[in-house]
Amino acid sequence: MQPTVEANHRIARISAHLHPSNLQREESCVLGRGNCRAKGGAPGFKVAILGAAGGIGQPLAMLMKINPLVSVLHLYDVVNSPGVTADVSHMDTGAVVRGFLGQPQLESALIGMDLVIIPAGVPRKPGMTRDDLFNINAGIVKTLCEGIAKCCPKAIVNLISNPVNSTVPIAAEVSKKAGTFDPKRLLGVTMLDVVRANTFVAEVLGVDPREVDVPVVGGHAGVTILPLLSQVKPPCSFTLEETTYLTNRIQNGGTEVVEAKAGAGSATLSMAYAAVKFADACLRGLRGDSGIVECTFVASQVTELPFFASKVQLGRTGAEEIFPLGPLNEYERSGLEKAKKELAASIEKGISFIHK
Ligand SMILES: NC(=O)c1ccc[n+]([C@@H]2O[C@H](COP(=O)([O-])OP(=O)(O)OC[C@H]3O[C@@H](n4cnc5c(N)ncnc54)[C@H](O)[C@@H]3O)[C@@H](O)[C@H]2O)c1
Ligand SMILES: O=C(O)C[C@H](O)C(=O)O
Repeated sequence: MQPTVEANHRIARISAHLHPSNLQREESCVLGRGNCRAKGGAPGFKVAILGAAGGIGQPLAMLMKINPLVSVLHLYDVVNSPGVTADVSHMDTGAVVRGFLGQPQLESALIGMDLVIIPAGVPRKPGMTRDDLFNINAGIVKTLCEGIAKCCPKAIVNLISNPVNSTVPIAAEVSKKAGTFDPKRLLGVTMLDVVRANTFVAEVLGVDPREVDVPVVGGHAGVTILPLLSQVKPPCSFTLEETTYLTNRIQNGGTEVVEAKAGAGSATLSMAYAAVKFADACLRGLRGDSGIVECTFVASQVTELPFFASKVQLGRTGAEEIFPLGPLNEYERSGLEKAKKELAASIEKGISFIHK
């Protein structure tokens, strides 16, 4: 059967829309699938991933596309976001996917977002500390957070880029400068430490990791990662040998992956899993679910430091309640002192970066 004139026009419009040069301009296309479905589609939250074409960004984009709480997913990067967007957008799940490429499209990527997840920046290679990433990643995080302050100052921010102990203070100073800082909405992602702690503790106990809950407090680098093994749920006890083994393994989990990848980057898949677990908790909080408690690195008064990772209650406005550390044993008290010393320096480094 011959196509009608109208059908030919329709095909021509769809072909024009699918042309790679048009992927970044979806809103302006005649057939803006994203726009159409977003307006008429299921209710949900608008989420942007900044650094979406990276090792974490790609699996994170895929997993967020599956999340039923997400109605719109914006994928921003300085390279390769058209390909990732085209790929992820073919998944037959509800979220509408739009891609954004390069600094000129940052603002479009951010306008209207409820949650912004930031895995942008360089990863470690063997022999490096997370602090060795500061010189490159500090500037990246600064620029992205300036965009957030301008375009979606009320969004919850999940900051993954390392060194988290410094990038979160950088993000806070950027929004303070812009007059938009809300400490409840800026959350450094330390969920991977909790995910690792649950896994390693479950291995030692010989149980299913899904049954284990290990609070991990402090920060996200070396000795600042402080698992509270005396507070593991379900309640259990460890020998000093087990405590030392578990603490070291949890604190060095990132390095274990960096060395195994031998120059090809750091944790990406387990990180994307952890990021989605945390983002999903944030979205459930935004929806108004009660009783959502997770560990995250936030502005805090739990210790004398201005930022600290601990358990928080997530709600409609972000981290609505920050819980105290609870009773610590002697091993943990000594670990806390070491953690605070290193954290203080990393936090100060982040703050000074903005005021230098
Ligand atoms: N918080 C954590 O637990 C945790 C865990 C793993 C990795 N990380 C950190 O996450 C970051 C990313 O890791 P990765 O393995 O995905 O790295 P990657 O190099 O594979 O990907 C990073 C992406 O960021 C993009 N990017 C660079 N500059 C950008 C900018 N100005 N705007 C937007 N995007 C930009 C790159 O183009 C790239 O696609 C690293 O800093 C790493 O250390 C944190
Ligand atoms: O170790 C790294 O550099 C990446 C990340 O912080 C991790 O904990 O895996």
